[in-house]
Amino acid sequence: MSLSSTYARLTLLALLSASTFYCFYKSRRLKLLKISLNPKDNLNANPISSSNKGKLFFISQTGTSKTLAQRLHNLFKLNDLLFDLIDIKDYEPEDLSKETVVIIIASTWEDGKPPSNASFFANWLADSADDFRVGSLLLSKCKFAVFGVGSTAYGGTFNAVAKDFSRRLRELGANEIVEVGKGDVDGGELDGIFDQWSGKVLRILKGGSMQNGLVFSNGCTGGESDNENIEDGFESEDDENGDVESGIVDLEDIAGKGPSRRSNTVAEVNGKANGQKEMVTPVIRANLEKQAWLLQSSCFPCIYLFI
Ligand SMILES: Cc1cc2nc3c(=O)[nH]c(=O)nc-3n(C[C@H](O)[C@H](O)[C@H](O)COP(=O)(O)O)c2cc1C
Repeated sequence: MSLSSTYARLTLLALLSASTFYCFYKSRRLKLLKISLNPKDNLNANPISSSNKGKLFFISQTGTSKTLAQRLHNLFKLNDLLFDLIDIKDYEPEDLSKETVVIIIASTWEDGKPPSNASFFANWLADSADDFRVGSLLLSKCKFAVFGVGSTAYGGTFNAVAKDFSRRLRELGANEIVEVGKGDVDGGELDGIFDQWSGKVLRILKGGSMQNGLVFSNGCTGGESDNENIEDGFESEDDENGDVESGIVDLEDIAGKGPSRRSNTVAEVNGKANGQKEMVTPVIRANLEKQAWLLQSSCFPCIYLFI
């Protein structure tokens, strides 16, 4: 081997070492970097979503689901569980990734579809779950339960919306704490089935666990035992004022978020404005860049092998 080729190889090796070092340094910095949320965004933020309370959503056209949701909300209050009761049409679905507990009471209408005022939310869930760039960890911090209000008279589409929401939320990484409740307005027993389902949800939120479909309770009002603290990540009456949101977000946490109703992109992604889908939203871009970088770093050892 000639001297010049040895020098060339050494120079190449030095260059690669330097760039590898630089890349590792950059990657470490990226990991440590916390970005402050833009104060302007905070001003525009939906006040409902800014709290760390659980969210109790209803999707209703003629009021049945809304009434049940109000009943559940009262039951939660009696048990010191703080929930925001929200009509789904007033909620920005991109905030879902911040939620820790989500309960949904949803009715099904014609052709197994939700009422029209919930179609934005339903489309957002479906689009996000089907989008491989969004990822199945988007809602991994979220526990949820869904109760459907429908009618067996509609056969195959009985409670289709509730079942679909449950599937979509699971696809996005959320943890279902109680199996979908299936209320039947025509077959009777709606109240009984709802109360049974509510009881299960309540016991789980109060710290009970679930095994083989059975809930093991740690106690709740109206039940056998005392009030215990509920699960991690969820706010109770006692610590409502204790925790102030830090206002910082880890880059890794926001990677993969879906479309938003706030920005112009949102309407495009959901086909609301002009029916055209945005291929890469800023957050998806961040996610893709991160993945590309990881791929690149993992390939460096291969380059050395070729030298
Ligand atoms: C026109 C019409 C279509 C419906 N389609 C379905 C359906 O496909 N599947 C189902 O489970 N229930 C269906 N239902 C039953 C509704 O879900 C039921 O009336 C429910 O109480 C409505 O809840 P809401 O008052 O909260 O909107 C339908 C009801 C109507 C009036």
